[in-house]
Amino acid sequence: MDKPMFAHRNRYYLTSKLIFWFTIFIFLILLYCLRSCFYYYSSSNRPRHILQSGWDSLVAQSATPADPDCNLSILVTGAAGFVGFHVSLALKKRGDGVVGVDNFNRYYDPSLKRDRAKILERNGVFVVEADINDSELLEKLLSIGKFTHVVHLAAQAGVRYAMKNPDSYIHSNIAGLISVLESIKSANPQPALIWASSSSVYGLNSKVPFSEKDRTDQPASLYAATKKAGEEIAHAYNHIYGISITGLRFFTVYGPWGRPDMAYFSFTKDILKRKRIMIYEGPNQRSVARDFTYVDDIVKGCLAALDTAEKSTGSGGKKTGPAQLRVYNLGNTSPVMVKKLVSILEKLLKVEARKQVLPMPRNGDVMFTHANLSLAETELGYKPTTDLQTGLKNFVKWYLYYYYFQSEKSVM
Ligand SMILES: O=C(O)[C@H]1O[C@H](OP(=O)(O)OP(=O)(O)OC[C@H]2O[C@@H](n3ccc(=O)[nH]c3=O)[C@H](O)[C@@H]2O)[C@H](O)[C@@H](O)[C@@H]1O
Repeated sequence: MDKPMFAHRNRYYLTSKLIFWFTIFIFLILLYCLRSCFYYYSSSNRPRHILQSGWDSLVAQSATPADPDCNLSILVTGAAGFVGFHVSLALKKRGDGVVGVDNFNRYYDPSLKRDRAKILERNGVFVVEADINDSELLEKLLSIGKFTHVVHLAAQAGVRYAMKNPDSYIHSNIAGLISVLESIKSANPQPALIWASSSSVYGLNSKVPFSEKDRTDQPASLYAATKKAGEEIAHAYNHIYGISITGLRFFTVYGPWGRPDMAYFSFTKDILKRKRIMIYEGPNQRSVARDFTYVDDIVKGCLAALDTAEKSTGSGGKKTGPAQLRVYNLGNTSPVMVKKLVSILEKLLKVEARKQVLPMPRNGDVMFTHANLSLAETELGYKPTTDLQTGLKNFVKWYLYYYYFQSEKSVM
């Protein structure tokens, strides 16, 4: 008689224990969900388009050109980035409607990107905080804005960082570009695309100066390979869907509001802090050189590419005729040795650098770059006018003001 009683009590005990742990389990799941929701809705990282109600009317307003008969309406990806910021401001200043997109990632100090975005917003450019891989959002933006052009400058930049974080290059430069092209493909009317390729596509090419006709099948870094892949992807979308596409191969762009990961910027920071800087050199003490190009010249090239871009020929995802496909070098056609760059900075900063010369690491770097600008000059009227000395002077002036002298960051 005792045995079944005991078994019954034992089963009751086990069931209550099970119910207890099940309740705890459900409670923990609920707690996790609540915490995630709280984080999502309270975090400053929350996408801007969710943060602001009525953001779609802000997009429409920002996309509206001053004079619809002669101005353009442009979506700029990477608008809070270095080149994106300068291009967006220049477009807005001439009366074009401009909307920016940027994910404000942490590749370098996001507060610099926030400060650029503040200036854009003060100048009437609405910046949507979103990743270019959010194709749903891109499609929505294109349908609200009715953009004539997309200037696609969002990318994972930097040649050497690709060894640390290869996935970020695939995410932004391959998947992100496809997401942008897919959204353009579906838009009606299809905007024309102008996008940033890179001088790095020339890789190990040794024929100088680098011409658009030269081989680009020897990339020296994953970064270069993703930019080269981008050019091939652009070809396919132009061929199949009739999207008008212009790729711009930028040559080591520098200037005020620049990228802290680049040598001229990090050298300035370290020279001022009396920290040692590394200067790379090639085999047999060969100097490394770059065709450093000032950002204002690059902006002029971007605007000229926009103004000469023909309309896309696709509609409803189908091509109705051949569309324009172009690639241009945007450089300075005046390479300067990195040693010389350092000596200019020393003079401008009035501080002698603590230099250490090291063999160039095998991390994707190339010995030199040098742009042939004949094509850009003939077809875009592109003519760079800023030498490295003048450009660095402007950069140093901005750097000292931004990091040392201003109380409220409102420089421009
Ligand atoms: O134009 C391009 O194609 C590329 O230009 C730059 O890449 P890079 O030319 O390597 O520019 P920096 O990283 O500023 O390096 C400039 C030079 O300084 C040298 N360097 C860099 C860092 C350092 O500590 N020491 C040093 O000597 C590099 O070897 C290179 O020759 C950009 O970072 C890329 O995003 C861009 O696509």
